[in-house]
Amino acid sequence: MEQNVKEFLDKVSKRNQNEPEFMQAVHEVAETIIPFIEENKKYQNMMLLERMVEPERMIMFRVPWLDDEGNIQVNRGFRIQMNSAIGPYKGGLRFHPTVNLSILKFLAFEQVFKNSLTTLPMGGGKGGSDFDPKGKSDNEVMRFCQSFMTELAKHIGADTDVPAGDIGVGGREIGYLFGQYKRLQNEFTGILTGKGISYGGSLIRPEATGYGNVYFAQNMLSRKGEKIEDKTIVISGAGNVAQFAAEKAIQLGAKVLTMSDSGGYIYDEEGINQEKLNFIMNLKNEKRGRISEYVEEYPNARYHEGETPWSVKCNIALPCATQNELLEDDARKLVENGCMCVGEGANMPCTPEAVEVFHSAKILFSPGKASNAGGVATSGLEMSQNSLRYAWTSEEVDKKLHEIMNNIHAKCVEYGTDKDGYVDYVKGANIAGFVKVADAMLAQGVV
Ligand SMILES: NC(=O)C1=CN([C@@H]2O[C@H](COP(=O)(O)OP(=O)(O)OC[C@H]3O[C@@H](n4cnc5c(N)ncnc54)[C@H](O)[C@@H]3O)[C@@H](O)[C@H]2O)C=CC1
Ligand SMILES: O=C(O)CCC(=O)C(=O)O
Repeated sequence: MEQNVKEFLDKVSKRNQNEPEFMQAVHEVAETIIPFIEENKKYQNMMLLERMVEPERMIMFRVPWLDDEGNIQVNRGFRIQMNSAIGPYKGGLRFHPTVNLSILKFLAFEQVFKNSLTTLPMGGGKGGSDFDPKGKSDNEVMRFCQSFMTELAKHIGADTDVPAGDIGVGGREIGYLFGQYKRLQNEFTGILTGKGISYGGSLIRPEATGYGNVYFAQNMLSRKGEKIEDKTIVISGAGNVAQFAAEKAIQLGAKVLTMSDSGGYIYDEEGINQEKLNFIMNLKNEKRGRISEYVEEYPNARYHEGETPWSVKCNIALPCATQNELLEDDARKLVENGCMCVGEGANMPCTPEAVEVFHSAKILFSPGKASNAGGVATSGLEMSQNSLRYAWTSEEVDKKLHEIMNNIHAKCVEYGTDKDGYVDYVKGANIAGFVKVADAMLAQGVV
């Protein structure tokens, strides 16, 4: 590693001890951005990266709530307001027992670059709680959301900070959070995205992250003269991103072989078609069941308890569950099995060692900050529609989403093409994302 990258990382890690996920995200950015700054005088001596790794504001708060037995429960709430150089803070809320400062800071940091790549005016933020929605009744989730928003409402606003969903926060939670904000502030305004269509949501927002990931993969494949049609695809996760990545892949004629949850994965050799996917959507979104139940409905499929799907032979892999879910050995297995393209739907699902394997093998690899940016981009379009007091059709939103994903791909190629013609999408996404934020920071002085 270059000496100045090492010195920079040493300094950041001293100030952010016991934050491995945050340091992992910073490390990946520093390796590409520090050499870029060294080649570009206008970005030198302004402490840009040093300022970017320091959140503008971090809010932590107590979230007390009553469970169905009348017991008092206490969780911890967070909002990281990372960078507002190019717009109001924007990024999701995660409700999961593993949530801590390190995870939310890595997500907020990634969000700054991702939101910049969309070309829409959104800064970066992220938040959430260690609350576990699994096994909770609707009423418990509602009481938790109301308590969480009672504090969060003091820190957000349509022109200040606009949260949305992430793991464990879907349409149900956004509805409860929005209802409480409106009651507290007596104001009907676009303070959250991912809202229901009946109260200011955008068509295609639920689909956008998964669809966008597949659009990005199409772009990468088409540079190689390849198509997604007839390709075999391995997907991890069975939540929002995984479901709609699968749906778009099926619509485009690919064969989806796997989906998973934290218990294990299902492998359906015949392919998961739209009817089977509808079963999974109902299972996960309404019944809130486990992916293992798939094989009770479709007995030709197999359930692999406690395993991830990366040993299944495929042309394309779309990790859509969570961070660090695809390890070095998994990456080797994928490459050995002839996988030609890996598109991150989740945030940072591949470890740095796994990414290194993909880069060394020169296969197509896109980082989440580029290939899952369709979700936040469509949140940006929801904000635009809220400001306009207007709603675009599905076709209009999907067309804009498609254009944004094509444009992000083009930017990655512009900044990430190596001398031998291989596109390093990590480098491309980092530099393209950095330039816009850095220019705005330079214009705004030392703030
Ligand atoms: N929802 C969105 O619009 C966006 C989400 N993302 C990222 O996509 C990923 C998935 O998010 P969503 O689909 O929204 O969440 P979700 O809550 O709808 O689904 C999460 C899925 O991941 C699985 N999962 C969680 N922890 C796991 C573990 N330890 N091992 C295996 N599987 C696990 C869950 O079982 C579930 O299937 C996350 O990394 C999130 O940050 C990224 C961009 C936008
Ligand atoms: O739609 C949003 O604002 C946030 C989406 C998100 O959390 C992400 O891109 O990771």
